[in-house]
Amino acid sequence: MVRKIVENVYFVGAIDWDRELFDELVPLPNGTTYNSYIIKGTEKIALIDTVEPRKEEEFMNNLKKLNIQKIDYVISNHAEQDHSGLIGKVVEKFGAKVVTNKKCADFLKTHIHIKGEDVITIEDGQELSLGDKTLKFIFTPWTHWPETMVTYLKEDKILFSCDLFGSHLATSEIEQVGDEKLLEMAKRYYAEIMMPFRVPMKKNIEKVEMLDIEKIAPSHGPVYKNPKLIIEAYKKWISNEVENEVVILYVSMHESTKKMVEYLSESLMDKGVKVKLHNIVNADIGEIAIDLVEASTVVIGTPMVLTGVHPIAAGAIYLVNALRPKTKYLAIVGSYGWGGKFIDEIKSMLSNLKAELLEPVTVKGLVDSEGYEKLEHLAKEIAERNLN
Ligand SMILES: Cc1cc2nc3c(=O)[nH]c(=O)nc-3n(C[C@H](O)[C@H](O)[C@H](O)COP(=O)(O)O)c2cc1C
Repeated sequence: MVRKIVENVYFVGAIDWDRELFDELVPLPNGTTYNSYIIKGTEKIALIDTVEPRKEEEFMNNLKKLNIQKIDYVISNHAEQDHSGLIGKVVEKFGAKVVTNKKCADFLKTHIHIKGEDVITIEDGQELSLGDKTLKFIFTPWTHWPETMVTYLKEDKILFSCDLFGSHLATSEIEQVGDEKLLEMAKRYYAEIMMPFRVPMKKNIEKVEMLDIEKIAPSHGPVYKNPKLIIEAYKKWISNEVENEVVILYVSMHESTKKMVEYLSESLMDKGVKVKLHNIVNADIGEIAIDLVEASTVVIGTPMVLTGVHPIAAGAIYLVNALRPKTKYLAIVGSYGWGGKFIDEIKSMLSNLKAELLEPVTVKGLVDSEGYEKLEHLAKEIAERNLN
């Protein structure tokens, strides 16, 4: 599919309507796209990133439709293979030089065997003229990997942001998706991919905000006609502000822990606290990640299994720790049979979180009146912190 973005700037990417998983981890309820863009200057032609290698045929057909015979520069904003995978082919077929930063060049050498002689390395803020169009490169490390950068097309005020501001959303209307759907999918993408880099992200967003941007063209999902929409959303997500929201992640074999989390969530709701409850056994981890973006509190509910946490809970706890949400409070509830040490285990597994641990509630077997009292106390503690 070829789509005109503005005069002499075209989308030449590929749509993956039915891809179900990304990184063998993240579910894709709406498929995805791999966006690549052709920029035709009066003197030179540049390509911004390429596409997932399995979409080579579609990508090459797009270039054929535009009658592209020669590409002078292929800009590599990010070395991950879903964007860089066909750079070697573009060099070979169209005689392009690869333009990127030093770190990305090193990654391209190791990850896809691009030769040093085919690369032009650029510095942060450097510009490259295509004749009547000028590209400016802005380094935005850790907008996924350490080498990530964005490219700004000065005359048309388009930011090619690669994974930053991306969304996994397959659509034929590259610019016409409703704001609500786009923001929902962008939040999911932020939660899964960008949230662990929330702190370094602040500097990058400041850098991007200094540009006069009319469109943002990411490397997954639709182009933003209203850049403010996504920039303001990112600013809110990366800020230290949390919402009055409690995410409860639980697993339960015989419903003892389930009864505890259900009581806790009822009590929290009665007190005016918003609750997002996930039974993690078959949960979509993207949904959990979204809920972690702004929640003030995370509650882990697990039974004791083989002297530790239930293995399914271990997976969820590992995910929470790796995603580094801005959660302020943490609580643990669970049921046990005879003994073990799951509280200490959970605490050590969540060492990335800078959250205050509230008094854990554990009960032997099925929760009784004393257990309910403790849960009521925990609900009060959480509500007080959320509502003040
Ligand atoms: C496979 C298995 C292993 C267990 N291992 C332990 C254990 O090491 N220590 C313990 O105190 N209880 C252990 N239990 C007992 C459970 O923790 C207990 O039955 C608990 O009430 C289950 O809570 P649930 O109904 O939320 O699953 C084990 C139970 C099962 C089924």
